[in-house]
Amino acid sequence: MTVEETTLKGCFVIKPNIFRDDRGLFFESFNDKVFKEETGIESVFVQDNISLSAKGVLRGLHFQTGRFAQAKLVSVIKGKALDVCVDIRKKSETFGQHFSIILDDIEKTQLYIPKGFAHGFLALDENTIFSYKCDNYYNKSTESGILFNDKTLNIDWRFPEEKLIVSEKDQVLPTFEAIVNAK
Ligand SMILES: Cc1cn([C@H]2C[C@H](O)[C@@H](COP(=O)(O)OP(=O)(O)O[C@H]3O[C@H](C)C(=O)[C@H](O)[C@H]3O)O2)c(=O)[nH]c1=O
Repeated sequence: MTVEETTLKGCFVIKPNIFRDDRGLFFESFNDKVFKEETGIESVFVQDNISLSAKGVLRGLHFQTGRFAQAKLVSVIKGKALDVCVDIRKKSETFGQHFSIILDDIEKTQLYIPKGFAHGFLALDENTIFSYKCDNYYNKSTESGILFNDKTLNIDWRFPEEKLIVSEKDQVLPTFEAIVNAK
């Protein structure tokens, strides 16, 4: 496994060792001991989520607030996705900056996103299966988010906006500015 911290402190790109043979392949999708050794993070994941998305589906940008904020370890089990996380930790030197990465079922790259980030992804293949571990439970009353095409964040989703499939809920998420002013 290789672990590399991104430009956003506490956010790590993790590349598992994949053992391939004539039967197929094997890899450890999560190993708490190695994770702690490599990232220094005492993870306590309590909930695993899986979503399946058609090509062009964009989910996000989402986050839970306050004591229900979630750190996530995200990966793609089948297909390909452009994954984006935004640093919304007000005291962070990289506040308002984002990191994007392609996650797919070939490299099986994972992204660890700490609490205090908004997260979203765009499915680049049909029936992309997205899987992630969370270190806090779902809490609907603390759900919030930022518009995927927020002008301040200016995220390049590398996909024609008219072809995106975005839920009604996500189409009316607040702007980054509204989130900043509300905090
Ligand atoms: C997130 C979540 C949702 N739900 C229920 C609530 C809705 O009835 C249904 C679909 O939820 P939603 O439309 O919020 O699903 P996504 O748009 O994939 O949301 C996720 O999208 C981005 C990428 C994230 O990082 C978040 O983890 C999460 O917000 O599942 C649950 O029961 N438990 C949960 O943990």
